[in-house]
Amino acid sequence: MNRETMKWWGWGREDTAFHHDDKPALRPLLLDRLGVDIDIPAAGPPHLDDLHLPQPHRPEPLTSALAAATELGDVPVERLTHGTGKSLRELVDLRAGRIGRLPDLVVYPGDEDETAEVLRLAAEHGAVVIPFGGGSNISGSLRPPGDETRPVISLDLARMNRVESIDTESGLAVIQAGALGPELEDHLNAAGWTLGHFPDSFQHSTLGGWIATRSSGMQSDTYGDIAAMVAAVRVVTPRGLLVTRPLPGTSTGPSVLEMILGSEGRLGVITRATVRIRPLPKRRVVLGYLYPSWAAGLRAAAAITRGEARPAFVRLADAEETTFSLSLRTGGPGRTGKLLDAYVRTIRRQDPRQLCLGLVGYEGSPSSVRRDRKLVATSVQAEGGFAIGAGAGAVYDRKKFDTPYIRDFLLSRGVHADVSETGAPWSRLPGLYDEVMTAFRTGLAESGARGSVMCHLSHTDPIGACLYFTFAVVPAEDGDLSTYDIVKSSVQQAFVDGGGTLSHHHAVGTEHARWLPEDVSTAGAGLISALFTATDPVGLLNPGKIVP
Ligand SMILES: Cc1cc2nc3c(=O)[nH]c(=O)nc-3n(C[C@H](O)[C@H](O)[C@H](O)COP(=O)(O)OP(=O)(O)OC[C@H]3O[C@@H](n4cnc5c(N)ncnc54)[C@H](O)[C@@H]3O)c2cc1C
Repeated sequence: MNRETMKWWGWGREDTAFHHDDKPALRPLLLDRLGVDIDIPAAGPPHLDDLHLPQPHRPEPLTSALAAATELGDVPVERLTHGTGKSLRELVDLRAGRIGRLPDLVVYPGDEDETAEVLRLAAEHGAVVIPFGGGSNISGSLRPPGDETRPVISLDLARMNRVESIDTESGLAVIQAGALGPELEDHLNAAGWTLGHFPDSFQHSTLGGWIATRSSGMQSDTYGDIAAMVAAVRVVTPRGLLVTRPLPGTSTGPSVLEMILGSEGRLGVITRATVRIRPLPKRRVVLGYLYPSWAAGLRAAAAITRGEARPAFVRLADAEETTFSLSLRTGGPGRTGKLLDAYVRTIRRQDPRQLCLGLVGYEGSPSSVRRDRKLVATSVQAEGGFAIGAGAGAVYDRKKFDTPYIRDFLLSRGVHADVSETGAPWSRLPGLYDEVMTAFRTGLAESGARGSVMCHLSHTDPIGACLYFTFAVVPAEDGDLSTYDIVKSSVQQAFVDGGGTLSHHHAVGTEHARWLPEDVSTAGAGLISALFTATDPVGLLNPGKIVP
């Protein structure tokens, strides 16, 4: 199979990396926040030859039966790229040479029949199957259990990546589950349509992965998250082919489609989905706004979301994240930045260090965009905010898929950076924000390490929104995850204690599984567990995820 996979030791393409030479404000900021000097030459990327991959467990009858049934991977690094996602823990472990259990075989079925045959053979030979999309999850969703003694098969859907049909009358498209974001959007765009699902991982994640993790894209405010976009699925399960149909509504018991959403490969292999699509918007613009404080920005975001405007997205960074974003400007603040600084200090009499950057994306006809801009301006001004034009928004739109490369840049300089996100009703968001910040600082103090945290609000909904925390800690030594563990646990615990969800869109996997009963109640977690056990009593499919 010749689809390019991501680099095994980090995010994205081998030939792409984050550089700081042209961003003069970044070095002083990181020196101040983390005590790390990014001008000191970093460690180079790790070498594959330094790793000791565990011997694969490939019983001959199974291997030859799979080879006869479908395409079998034959390059050793495939086991590594298919056995790990992109969580910080996995990347740190890999760099430290802690490989753990890997898949023994990688298969690339070309259609539903081959997929069913792989599942049948796995069941017959007592093996395990883990569906693989793009490998971009950050929740440990692809890791075989460390003590798994059965052969483990990674089932990669890369050959099932086509848009099969577009129903323009209904606004529906049938798309194979292995399609990566750009593969499906390019096809839909050429026909004048869009799915409108743009997670930050868009370039390296698949439709099947989005469904299996209940993903949410940056424009979920108007397009909805993947759960709202998927109208029907086809899933190869150990008990046969599961098919749901695209219907405007149905009243036929608990939703089978909902059971598949977020199932992380435990119920079957999603082979294709029928998704709701929309005509490409005629106009798109992202505008920036500055607010005097986080509280003012939060009130404005709630008012915008609950008002009559229908922006594609509403985003708000706290003061720390605003400063960080501004430090990524190439060439520094420039003349416009200095004028803005002077305007804020002298005319508006506000402290530039407290300013919070808001971004609002507008999409639609020129007249609907004009109308929405006016409505949003009223909400912004009511909270003492003001517009700063399209510059910041254009940079965000252009660079949004590059941001993930910063984590590898920091990791090579000894910094563990990660994200944790939650969602809660509007009334809970201000308190929850404070509680998470306190939890982070308490965790950091307990570990005695240096670190920093920042937050933005995104994925708005009339009843609430997502708070997305990005944090960085400096471990005592390379490869040591103890500081990260303390801080990450403190943040996750604060989410559930504070009325938020343990994960707004990054799924459960193994990373978040221990908080599931606190999120959905013990009875709720028991229901999920019973579903998995009843449909797959031997743990054929991705065992140990969501509920241990
Ligand atoms: C830098 C970065 C940015 C990210 N940004 C976002 C974001 O903005 N929004 C967001 O929602 N997520 C984001 N994520 C998380 C990740 O991209 C999502 O969880 C994504 O949905 C995973 O898709 P994938 O195709 O890579 O799935 P994989 O990582 O390959 O698999 C994830 C899980 O889904 C299962 N699975 C995959 N395909 C199938 C299938 N066809 N049938 C059954 N099960 C399947 C796997 O077994 C596994 O349990 C980000 C991750 C990173 C590293």
